[in-house]
Amino acid sequence: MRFEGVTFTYPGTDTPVLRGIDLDVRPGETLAIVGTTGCGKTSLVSLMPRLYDITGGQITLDGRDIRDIKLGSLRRLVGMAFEDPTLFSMSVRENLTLGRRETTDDEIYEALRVAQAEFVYELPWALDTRIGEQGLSLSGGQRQRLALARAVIGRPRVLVLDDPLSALDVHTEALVEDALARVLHGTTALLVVHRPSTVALADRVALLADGQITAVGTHSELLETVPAYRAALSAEAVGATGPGGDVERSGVVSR
Ligand SMILES: Nc1ncnc2c1ncn2[C@@H]1O[C@H](COP(=O)(O)OP(=O)(O)OP(=O)(O)O)[C@@H](O)[C@H]1O
Repeated sequence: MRFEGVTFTYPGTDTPVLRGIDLDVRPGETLAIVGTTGCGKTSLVSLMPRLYDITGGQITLDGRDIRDIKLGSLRRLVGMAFEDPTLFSMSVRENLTLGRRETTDDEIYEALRVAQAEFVYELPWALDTRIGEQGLSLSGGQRQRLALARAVIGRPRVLVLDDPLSALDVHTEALVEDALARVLHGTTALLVVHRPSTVALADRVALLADGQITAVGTHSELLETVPAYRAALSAEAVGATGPGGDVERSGVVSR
């Protein structure tokens, strides 16, 4: 996955939020994106599955401009989970597969295991329980685990994860981290990091500051040589969700 001279301005705005982004993510490598609040991390990773189109430069996957890949095919190649996941008022199974016809039950079970989302088996109708009905509301952490399961289902070629652990309590975070580490092994991935502990899942880290990449290296290299990296990580630690983060939120979107 390669970003070359990528610039991005949100539609209807004048100021670019990303400028001159050059990144090379090797096949099977996990690259973490670290930076202080508002520096453009979520914007950067949302360009990969083309939630937005870049305004300059190029993003390629296996040498192919992602704009030349049919959107449906690209979205099958790229599994994604964003920080505040959208769930729809339909069954858990439908929320997980979102119209992918080829998903098998075994793939669903595996994804639920990876995301430590086995709580769905305890729901009144298990995978067939409709979310958002009969007073069923899920906690922030449960929603995040379902979104993660949705992202990893069928083991997509590329994963784009916008801090998939941020709403989890400390105990669940550790369990998901272990399972996720196994999934990320050998998968090309972009991982937005809000919590310093999540950095451990990455092979290398890119430091983003005010829309530009200012350093790329391993976590220990950057810790040693880039004071701004240490500062960004500790700023995120202060802003991170604590053990009480697994809070009740319904956040269900009706179709
Ligand atoms: N949909 C949008 N339209 C216009 N501007 C946006 C939109 N989403 C984000 N921005 C702006 O883009 C900039 C980068 O935001 P982004 O969410 O990418 O940063 P971030 O590093 O992920 O922040 P955080 O750590 O708080 O999640 C911010 O100035 C933000 O206000």
